[in-house]
Parts: sequence; C-alpha cells; structure tokens
Amino acid sequence: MKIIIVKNSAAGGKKASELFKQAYNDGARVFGLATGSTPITTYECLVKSDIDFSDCISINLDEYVGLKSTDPQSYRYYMEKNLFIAKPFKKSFLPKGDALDAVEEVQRYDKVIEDNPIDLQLLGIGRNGHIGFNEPGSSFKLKTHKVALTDSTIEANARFFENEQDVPKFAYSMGIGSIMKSKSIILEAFGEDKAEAIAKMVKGPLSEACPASVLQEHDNVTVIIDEAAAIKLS
Ligand SMILES: N[C@@H]1[C@@H](O)[C@H](O)[C@@H](COP(=O)(O)O)O[C@@H]1O
Repeated sequence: MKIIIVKNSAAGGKKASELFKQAYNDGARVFGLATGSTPITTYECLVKSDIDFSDCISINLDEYVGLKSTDPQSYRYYMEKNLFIAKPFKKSFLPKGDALDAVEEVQRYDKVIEDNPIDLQLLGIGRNGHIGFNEPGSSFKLKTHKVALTDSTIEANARFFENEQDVPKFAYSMGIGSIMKSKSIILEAFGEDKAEAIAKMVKGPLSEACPASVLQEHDNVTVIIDEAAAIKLS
C-alpha cells in the first residue's frame, strides 16, 4: 500500500485527480466511482481538469435500495450533480435502487462489472472500516449483493437526510471480491473520525471485521489521507 499524507481534503482531491489523469494517459478507460462526502474534492478537480471521459465507462460502487434515480438522496443523483453533468462518460452504471427484482438487479450488475473490468477504482471508507457498503463481517469473496446497513452507517449517513428515519435500511453494493479485481485502487479518507478505520486497514490484522483491511492483499493501492486521518498510524 502506498500512503500519501496530504494537508487537507482539497490537496487530497487534487492528488487523486492527478492520478486519474495519469491512469487515463496510461490507457485506463473504466473507472470505478464512489459517493459520500470524501470524493467531492476529487470530483471538483476532475470537473476543472481537461480530462475527457467521453470514451470511458464509469461503474459506481453502490446505491440505496428503494430510491429512484431522480431522488436527490440517490447516489445516481449525486453522481449526475457532482460529475456527470460536467464530465459525461460514454456510459455510466450504478445499481438501480428502484429495481423491482433484487436478484435480477444483482446479476445485472455483476455482468456489467464482468464485461467492463475496472482499471481504477476510487474508494472512501466508513468509520467502521466499510468499503462500498460492505459492512464488517462481509465475506471477502462477495460479488454484488443486497446489504442491510448497520446502525453505525445509518447514523453516519443521516447527515445527508432530513431525518435519520429517512435513511434507507438496505443498499446494493459491489462486493469485496469485485473491488479486489480492479487493476488499481485509490482510497481516500479525511478527518479524525476516519483515523481508527485507517489504522485498522493499514496495520490491523487482515479481518472481515474491518472490510478495508482486505486491501493489504491488493498490489496496487494508493491511500490518500489527511493528517487528521493519519494520526493513529504512527
Ligand atoms: N457507501 C458509502 C461509502 O462508499 C463511503 O465511502 C462511506 C463514507 O462516506 P463519507 O465519505 O461521507 O464519510 O459512506 C457510504 O456509506
């Protein structure tokens, strides 16, 4: 794991967007994308950059079950607003939150990932060490699946909703098995509330109790963190 410590999230986003550009120049055309507050600065830099994604494919990690793509809380809406409007891709995939059949939706998404191997996957990390919506205890072998969100994730994500009761209880998530097949990975974390998860990911045992610890096994991971998220590393 290569660890880059930056001053703040603005510097982290700049660094990540430079790595996107480098990957694009090296031939990457399939980008795995993430949501949440962490990648916002990366998307801001990508929007300002001269990268043209019109010959690229994007595949997002996850989506809330039950939300339509037009719902402002959906991850599809987030992606349109923060990246796709300014930088359209040839094709952008996310799980469909309002899919009628969960089993079919999971299979459809696995086929998308299989048909379009991911060159560069961007990740955030939950306070409990989750990646995508792979909560602690998730098998490292999983492909796309429907997840029951933990109370800690619901509480953490409540800040994006009017009430905590409005946070969906389930999500579709790319599995850890699929994430690990990405050729390269950038994981970003900013702020002290991520320090514990970062320490467990980097120094802790390889354990399903901290899903992100699986990244110790991947041979091309760059971790971009600010000083606050790095405090428990030394
Ligand atoms: N499913 C997303 C994750 O992909 C994200 O990494 C995590 C952290 O979010 P934030 O960046 O807002 O702290 O939250 C959500 O649960």
